[in-house]
Amino acid sequence: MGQNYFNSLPFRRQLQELATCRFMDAEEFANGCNYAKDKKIVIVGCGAQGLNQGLNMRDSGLDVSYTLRKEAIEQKRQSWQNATDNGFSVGAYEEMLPSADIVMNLAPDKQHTDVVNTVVPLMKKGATFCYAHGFNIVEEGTKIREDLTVIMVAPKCPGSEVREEYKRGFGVPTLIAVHGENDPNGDGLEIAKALCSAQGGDRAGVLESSFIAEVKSDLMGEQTILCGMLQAGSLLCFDKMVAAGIDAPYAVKLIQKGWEVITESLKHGGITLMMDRLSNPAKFKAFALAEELKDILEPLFEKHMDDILSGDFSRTMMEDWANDDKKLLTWREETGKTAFEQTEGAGEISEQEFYDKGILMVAMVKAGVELAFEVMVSAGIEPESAYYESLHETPLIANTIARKKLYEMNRIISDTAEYGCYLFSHACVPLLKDFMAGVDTDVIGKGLDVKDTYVDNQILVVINADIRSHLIEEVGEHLRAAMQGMKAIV
Ligand SMILES: NC(=O)C1=CN([C@@H]2O[C@H](COP(=O)(O)OP(=O)(O)OC[C@H]3O[C@@H](n4cnc5c(N)ncnc54)[C@H](OP(=O)(O)O)[C@@H]3O)[C@@H](O)[C@H]2O)C=CC1
Ligand SMILES: CC[C@](O)(C(C)=O)C(=O)O
Ligand SMILES: [Mg+2]
Ligand SMILES: [Mg+2]
Repeated sequence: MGQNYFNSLPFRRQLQELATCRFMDAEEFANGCNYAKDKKIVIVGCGAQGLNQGLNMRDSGLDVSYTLRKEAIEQKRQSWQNATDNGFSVGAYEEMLPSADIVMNLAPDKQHTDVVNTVVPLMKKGATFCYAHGFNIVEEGTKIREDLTVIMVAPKCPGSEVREEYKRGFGVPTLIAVHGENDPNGDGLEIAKALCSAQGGDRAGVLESSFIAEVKSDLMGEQTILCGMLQAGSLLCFDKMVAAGIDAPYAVKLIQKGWEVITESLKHGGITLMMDRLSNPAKFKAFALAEELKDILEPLFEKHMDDILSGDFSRTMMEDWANDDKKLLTWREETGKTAFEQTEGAGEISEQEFYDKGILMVAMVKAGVELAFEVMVSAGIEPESAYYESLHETPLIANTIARKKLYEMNRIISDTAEYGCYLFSHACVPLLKDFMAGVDTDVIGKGLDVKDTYVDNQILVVINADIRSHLIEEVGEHLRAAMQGMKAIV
């Protein structure tokens, strides 16, 4: 393992790399995936991203096959089954790699050094090596053979949703980048654009980014609002409702499906629309709760960003890799044993009821999305990137919880994201103890008991203006204008 690449750069370069972000015009994708059409694409690994990116690229007309470790093929492991059940050809490294034009490294981040050591030496001169997340280059400082082009195509979303959105005729926002030290033929960007288009990314929005900007924003989003906040929020809201006598299966249903329902409006119309789905009295409550949550949680969000930027987060997680994932596996087991995870959800809940009875969840989403966005932007990440990484992706993670609660979310996201999710959640739950003691079932579980929905007009004007004038709403309006194909899923 090399030295942390980000930390090795002069401060001025660090700032430049963090701020690398260009929203790409639809016309830049006029050629679709043609540039990759005559190329042989071999994917290493067939898990969450590997399988789903491969399916999309094949449906877009590209030549996709897989290479797996010898043991995976011999033992017919899940990865082998994923590929063969879907009719892909699969072969050992020696068979597949020497003729590949593009090799996509879609193994877990903790295995990337091993992949680089075993896969890269078999690649032909002048081929392309592609990542879906820049951790190995940025945090481990890995250097790749100079004759190879090194690119990144990073969908801002779990692998399962990369596929689901593509099947709906849409896609997921994607960050693409070329590693400046590995672009010998000067066509890295063309290749990245073609792969991104084949996955459906250009239908949702593409940023020309850098490995550094992607890594630092991706880690921040997944640890805080995307996974950590949804995990902490689920556990806290469930315990609150059950302690107050609400039927446990109903409480599970309200939370499990609730994140998906309330964040659907977030995806289509930003925080403004999500808050507008509440009655005026409920909006007053959610607004006040979100302000309180932001005050309490801001230092925690900042700590995560600081640890990500300094390299402390990656250093300590890599210590766990070296310790056979002891912390990750313990935390995973503990999560599985929580009452929320152990209880089956039940009960009929209408779409509007999720808002009316989940006011606190709306406040948590508002606070978490805004804080993640604000802290990323304050650290030098551009607003477009921060928007995709906080607001747009939250519903895509919520979709996984709606299927099988936290188990499904943590199984589908990367191990890197899962580790960071537990880290945040373990700090967040105790931090919100007093706050949770002060809220009641009117904001989570039962809804407001209001016969009269009177609110003060002047306060409503101030609240609406505050919501609408946030930078995330301005950026969101612009980015959503390019999302013509977005489909309603709730
Ligand atoms: N999970 C997600 O949704 C997202 C992931 N990413 C990024 O995508 C990449 C892939 O992550 P993800 O899809 O979660 O990974 P998974 O954990 O789902 O990938 C497992 C696959 O990798 C293979 N694999 C494991 N170790 C090795 C190894 N040493 N050499 C070769 N193959 C190996 C496994 O095969 P075997 O049967 O041999 O074990 C299996 O096919 C990561 O960089 C991640 O950060 C980016 C966005 C979202
Ligand atoms: C949710 C986190 C993520 O970055 C992702 C799905 O985008 C991951 O690493 O899994
Ligand atoms: Mg991500
Ligand atoms: Mg990630």
